[in-house]
Amino acid sequence: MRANSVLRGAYKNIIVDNPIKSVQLVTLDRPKALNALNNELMAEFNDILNKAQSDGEITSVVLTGSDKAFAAGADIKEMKDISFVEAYKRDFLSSWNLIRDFRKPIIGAVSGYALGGGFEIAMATDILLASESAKFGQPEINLGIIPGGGGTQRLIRAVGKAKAMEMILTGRMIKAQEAYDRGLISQVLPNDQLLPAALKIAEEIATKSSISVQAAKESINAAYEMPLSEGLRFERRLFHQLFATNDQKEGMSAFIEKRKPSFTNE
Ligand SMILES: C/C=C/C(=O)SCCNC(=O)CCNC(=O)[C@H](O)C(C)(C)COP(=O)(O)OP(=O)(O)OC[C@H]1O[C@@H](n2cnc3c(N)ncnc32)[C@H](O)[C@@H]1OP(=O)(O)O
Repeated sequence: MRANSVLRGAYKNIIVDNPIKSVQLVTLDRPKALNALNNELMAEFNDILNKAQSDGEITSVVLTGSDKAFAAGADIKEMKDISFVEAYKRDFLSSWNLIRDFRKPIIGAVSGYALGGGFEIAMATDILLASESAKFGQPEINLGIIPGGGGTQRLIRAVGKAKAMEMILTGRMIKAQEAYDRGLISQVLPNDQLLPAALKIAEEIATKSSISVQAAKESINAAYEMPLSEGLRFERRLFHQLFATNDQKEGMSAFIEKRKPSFTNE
């Protein structure tokens, strides 16, 4: 039996589905709390990512929420009484790093609120789409804290210092169109077209060699960490290594023979 038919219905706060065989659709489903990210939900999410990582049939993940909320942030009720000692000892939020280390593409599809940790998870996806109803913000300042899931680091890279400061210091939200204009998301869509558009991208990626897809993701993400000269070297090394794959031979032969490539991911 496929791993994912086992996963269906296995989680309390997340619905897992495969609308396309090779695509893991992950829908956050804690409607009464606007998909607030509590420990249980994050543990479930990490479990799904771990399984999707090792499932050879899964080529990408699509992550979405409800029409009203992608996720309204970390669960305030759960974290309100945490002490510094507890937060420090268990390295609170360190489990949120798994999405960063996930090697297959993750496509985020946001409707409604993507706030605080919800926005941070959205920014950690690889391709981010939003519906016209989407609202993005880092309102932690209103709670007497700052973003703790990467917001101060990722938002500045996406929208620049002035806008990141404005959003984080005031807690103001921006709408989908502004997020698009600022390069934070790649498409704004009518609500009913959001998920089909995300799945279409996932389906298209599934036709490529998974090795070159992962190498491309790795190389793009390296740009966050490295100076340009090192990034260019890193890219060229990965580029060279792809000549050791069957898929490179197949891709180039197929082009010359005027046919579609048939990649084997080897
Ligand atoms: C490292 C990361 C840190 C963080 O992420 S800190 C959290 C940052 N996020 C926020 O501060 C957003 C908090 N939520 C809101 O401001 C509002 O919600 C909205 C503007 C998103 C929506 O407002 P409305 O439409 O009036 O809904 P409603 O009645 O406030 O929420 C419905 C239920 O959802 C619960 N809820 C919403 N967000 C959270 C949350 N982040 N943590 C825990 N619960 C949340 C509420 O309490 C309520 O529940 P009940 O009906 O039992 O009162």
